[in-house]
Amino acid sequence: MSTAAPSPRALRSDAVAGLSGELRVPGDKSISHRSLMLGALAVGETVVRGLLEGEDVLATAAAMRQLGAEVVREDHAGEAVWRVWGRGIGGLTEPADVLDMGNSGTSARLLMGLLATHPMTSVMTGDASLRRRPMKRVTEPLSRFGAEFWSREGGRLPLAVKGTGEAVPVTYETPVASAQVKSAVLLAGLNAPGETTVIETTATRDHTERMLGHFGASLTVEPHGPTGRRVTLVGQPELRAAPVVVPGDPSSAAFPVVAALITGDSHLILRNVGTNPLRFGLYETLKEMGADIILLNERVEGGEPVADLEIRSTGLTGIDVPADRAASMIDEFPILAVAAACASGTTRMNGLGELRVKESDRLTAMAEGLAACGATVTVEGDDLIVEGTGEPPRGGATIAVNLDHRIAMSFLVLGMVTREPVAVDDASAIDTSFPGFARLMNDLGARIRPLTETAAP
Ligand SMILES: O=C(O)C1=C[C@@H](OP(=O)(O)O)[C@@H](O)[C@H](O)C1
Ligand SMILES: C=C(OP(=O)(O)O)C(=O)O
Repeated sequence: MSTAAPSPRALRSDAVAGLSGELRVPGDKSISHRSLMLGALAVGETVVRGLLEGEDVLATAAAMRQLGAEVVREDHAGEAVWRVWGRGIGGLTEPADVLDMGNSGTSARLLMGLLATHPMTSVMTGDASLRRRPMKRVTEPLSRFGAEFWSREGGRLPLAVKGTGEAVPVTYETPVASAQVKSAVLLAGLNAPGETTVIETTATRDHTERMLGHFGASLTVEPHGPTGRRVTLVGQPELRAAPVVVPGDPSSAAFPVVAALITGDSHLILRNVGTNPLRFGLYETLKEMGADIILLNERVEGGEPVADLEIRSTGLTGIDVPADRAASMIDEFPILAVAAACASGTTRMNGLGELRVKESDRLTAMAEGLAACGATVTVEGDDLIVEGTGEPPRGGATIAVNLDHRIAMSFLVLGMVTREPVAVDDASAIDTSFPGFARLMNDLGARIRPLTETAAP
């Protein structure tokens, strides 16, 4: 492993015997973004509990303030409570400065939906990762409402949007399975008269639909083909402020869950994790691989299903993950690839094209990073194939994170079982979705520490 002048943001993870304890992961990122956006459009005061205070969500909070909403954080005996006083549909005001969405694709794309049907001009940018990501997938349908966009080549940020005050409603069939595209169109449709319809051939996470209903919008969701949905929203509703309780993020829970499954003698209980079926593909997949995962206290809170998860370490067996499951676990493939590298037999993950346009090219990052750690991995088209030997790979590499939180966390989990430690060159991106990750994992028994600290604890 190279230790030449490591950055203070570089972390290493060393092998541990097992993880144990009880934990809560931070709030769901998707639901947190939406609570702030819908709160800013509702009339009255929306109180949000359990909001994810990660950088991505804080970027959304800052943007909603720039657009005229009042967004306040209060500390209630150690519990953060967020209050949003909304402007009403169509009531957002022109931002005086550039909207900086940082590393967050969800903030950028959903907000573009809101901006598209407000008669004002806004400019949006983001960090080096977000400025590489494709935005035409949203600007194209949003132009159909009457909005105008000026962007860099290929529809990249920075981008200017001139919203329309005379929107026409739109019927749009999404060409990629993307909840961000669906949500951008629905949010634009909020300030268009008549009905806006989004058709998706594969159902994606439905937090926008659930929360729109919770805030009093009228919408219908019907099946479309074998795996799709047709969502129709009646425009210009009066959104009423509504309390939101954000469940723990299943995408964040995935890291301690896989860590417990692959390390020797582990037993974890994760409290209050969202179990929305359109987010739960990883857990279904791990169970098919033989994982010992038990759902306890299944309940519905704030319109979303939640449960406590009990996890015990288990030997995993490779399987084929069908392409039509990809949308329900799209952010979980990096950590599934780590699980697959520790399993017996071949895991084939099909239909991962969308991974190429996340915070980094996750298909390449996982293939190259796992290979550098000694695993046998191939990419065939959009499929990732990992050959598990039943033993963890050797480890002993420093992985370039490229501003991608999930790549950083995945390789730190891998280091918990490899013979040689695994390091990541810059772990700072983890704060976008999982602030306190290293501390929380170490409290359970992990050994994650700055690469600059060379002595074993
Ligand atoms: O709508 C959302 O909150 C999200 C949708 C997904 O993106 P795509 O819509 O690009 O698949 C996911 O990767 C992202 O982390 C959050
Ligand atoms: C893809 C992700 O987020 P976003 O698109 O919001 O940047 C993610 O969190 O893995």
